[in-house]
Amino acid sequence: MSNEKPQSFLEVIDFKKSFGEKQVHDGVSFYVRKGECLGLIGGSGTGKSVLLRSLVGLEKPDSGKIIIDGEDIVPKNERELIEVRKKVAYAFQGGALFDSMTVYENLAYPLREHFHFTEKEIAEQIRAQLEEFGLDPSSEKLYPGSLSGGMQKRVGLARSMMMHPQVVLYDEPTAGLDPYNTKKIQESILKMKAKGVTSILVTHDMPTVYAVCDKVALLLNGRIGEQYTIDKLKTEPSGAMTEFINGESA
Ligand SMILES: Nc1ncnc2c1ncn2[C@@H]1O[C@H](COP(=O)(O)OP(=O)(O)OP(=O)(O)O)[C@@H](O)[C@H]1O
Repeated sequence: MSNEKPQSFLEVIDFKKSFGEKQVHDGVSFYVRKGECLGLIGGSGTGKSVLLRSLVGLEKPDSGKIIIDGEDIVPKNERELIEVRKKVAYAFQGGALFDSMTVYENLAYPLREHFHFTEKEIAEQIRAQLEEFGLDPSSEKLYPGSLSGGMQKRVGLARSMMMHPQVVLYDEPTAGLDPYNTKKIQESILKMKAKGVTSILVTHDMPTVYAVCDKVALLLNGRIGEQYTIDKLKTEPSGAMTEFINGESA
């Protein structure tokens, strides 16, 4: 453990969070090394989304630390969190695109918010990004409402990556997608990993966990109940995680 921790890029330490009487997290601890993808699984209501939201400062834990690139983000104020959100992208479930903007305007939005690029530079980055995510250049003129669900999610992911984040939090990126679009999302996640992006994937889609993650952690009773490397999970399935995956426990 002492040899591993210094390499961790993102670490959650003894994270506790309650809503009223309900204690959702009761000392969650885990770490992810640079370039690794951690699959975070668990039953409905175990607090996966709250945890992801906390990693970009949208929620604050009652206690505990969230160390990202050597800094605890928990004490940071809203202004300081803007810097954190440049580094850590939250890829929302539905893509969270602006319906009244074209794909081009959606992708340009984060660049215009944070940088002073010329229109030509913005256009070049958008073309490159569409290509990277396997989207046709002509799709830049379309509005989200005219895109399929799969394309919306891919455009949403493409937008999350416009700022070249070092960490990406994927919240059920393949939910409701057909096998073709699921594969496209998996390919995008793998491409980001190959660039050294550190990621957490919250999902109920185990084939995608097996395809893109290095390790997988199970949220259970307010803590990380079990954690395995993907290889270990594949070769020696046992315990609560395997019961959960096989639908034998909630
Ligand atoms: N703002 C809030 N106020 C009160 N309770 C909340 C709030 N946000 C989350 N919760 C509660 O915290 C618990 C965890 O919610 P969360 O959405 O993180 O679960 P989840 O593991 O992501 O579930 P699912 O797999 O169904 O998406 C739930 O019981 C939820 O009702």
